[in-house]
Amino acid sequence: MDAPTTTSADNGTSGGGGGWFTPRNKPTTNQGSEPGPDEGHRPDATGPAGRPTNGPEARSGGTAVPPPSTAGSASTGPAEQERPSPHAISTLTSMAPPAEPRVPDQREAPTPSPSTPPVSAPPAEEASPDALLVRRAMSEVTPVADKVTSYFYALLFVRHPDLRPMFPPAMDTQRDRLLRALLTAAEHIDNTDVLVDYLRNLGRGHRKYGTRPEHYPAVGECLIAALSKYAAGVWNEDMEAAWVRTYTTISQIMIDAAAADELRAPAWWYAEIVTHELRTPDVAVITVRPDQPYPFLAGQYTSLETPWWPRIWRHYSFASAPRSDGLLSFHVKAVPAGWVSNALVHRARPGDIIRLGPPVGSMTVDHTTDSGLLCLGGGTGIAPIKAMVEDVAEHGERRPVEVFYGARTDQDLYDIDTMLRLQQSHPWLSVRAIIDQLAHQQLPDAVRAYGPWNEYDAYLSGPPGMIRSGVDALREIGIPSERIRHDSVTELIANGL
Ligand SMILES: NC(=O)C1=CN([C@@H]2O[C@H](COP(=O)(O)OP(=O)(O)OC[C@H]3O[C@@H](n4cnc5c(N)ncnc54)[C@H](O)[C@@H]3O)[C@@H](O)[C@H]2O)C=CC1
Repeated sequence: MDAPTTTSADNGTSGGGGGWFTPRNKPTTNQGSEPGPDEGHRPDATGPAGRPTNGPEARSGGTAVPPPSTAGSASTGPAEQERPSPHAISTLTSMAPPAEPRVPDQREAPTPSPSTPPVSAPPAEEASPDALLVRRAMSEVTPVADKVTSYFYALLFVRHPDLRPMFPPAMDTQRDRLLRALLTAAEHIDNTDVLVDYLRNLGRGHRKYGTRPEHYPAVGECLIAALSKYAAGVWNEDMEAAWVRTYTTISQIMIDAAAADELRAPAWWYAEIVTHELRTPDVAVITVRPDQPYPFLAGQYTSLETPWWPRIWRHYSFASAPRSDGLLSFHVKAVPAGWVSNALVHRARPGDIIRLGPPVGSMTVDHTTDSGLLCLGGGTGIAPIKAMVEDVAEHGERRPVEVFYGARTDQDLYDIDTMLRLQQSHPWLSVRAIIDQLAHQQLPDAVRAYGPWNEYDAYLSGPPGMIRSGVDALREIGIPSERIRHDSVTELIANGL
């Protein structure tokens, strides 16, 4: 893997006109080393990760900037979560401007980003000196995370008002994503492999927000200012220098990845809704036509913005494998307080134009093996499972695929007809519907009754609780962790990448 090239601050201190972090003028593109969306990602094993926290003063000039009411209290942001956010690194879900919550629920959620790679903080004895200093500051600010967050954004918008339009009008649930992403990345700075992949995705994904290399120093200054204020009890020059180096590393990876991506893909795609089918009062299957080719892999997901809620992005999995006509489909469930999901289910119509971010996620089919696939899809989490089944079919493989499709009630099995049609066409496919009300048990428990599964690769997609208990259940019945894949869900991520 490419080692990120970093440029440390000149003097290791924050503040000062040019900023303490200076990205290279010419970001490295590393074209040969970064797989494009169509080059295939191996699914990563699931693993809990650690969780970060947040929080910001004006350090540079020594002048404290009181948080303006807008950032700190502006409220009313969408509370929804659409698709589970795949991604790893815990909360790193989205660093920059906005918004992608992830968790499948449509995931009006989201990091996305994502199969969750196992990211856990290395034992203290293995941690680098910088990591130890970073974590020391983190433990200091964790109890006052909300204050740090408010202060950070207040400072950012006061010092750099030109950045405000890149964030959603109402920050609320979105507001701490950038900061959380940064802090989580910093905390896991020693987990190079996972972190680099994650940050590259993050850098690519931030292109749709209009993020430019020159924005990173602004964010870094405010981050350091916030940390130094709320970790004042332990803050010193060494700690600040460690944060500067860490943030510089993080920034440079993101900047380089974005620069490389610029050479081969647009920052976003426009897509026209071509069909909108209400399958239940709350679930719609939506098909869109991107304005230009959109390469992706079955099992991946994307971020999606509607015209009704500009700059609010939510994650949804592709519900079909790549099609020859280039159309993409999504399963969207309207969730309470879900601005985007409700707009997509109840307001969107054919002819409406939405925007799509780049494809992300590593819960994809590994075609280098012929192991069987054990797939658990809960609710709208069936979307990427269906795409993966189609993917196996298109590869002409004859590997066994066993799908368990869980839903609360019979009516909630909105895509069972499609799955049963696939089963009829493919003898290697078995589909079992598990209805909580009838089975008196939830999806993960039902899977235990079948098997043995020790020769299978497992894929899970659904609500966070299902992922968590599903991973536990599968481990208990003998599937090694490295053969269990899912796109991490926000909560999962938050609870412990
Ligand atoms: N729309 C999309 O593209 C995708 C959505 N998702 C996520 O899938 C979820 C779907 O939500 P709903 O359809 O409302 O599903 P749901 O909440 O009705 O759950 C579906 C099934 O999952 C199982 N389940 C739920 N909670 C569980 C728990 N705590 N422990 C064990 N099993 C549990 C049950 O069998 C349940 O019937 C959302 O969280 C969404 O973010 C995930 C991937 C893609």
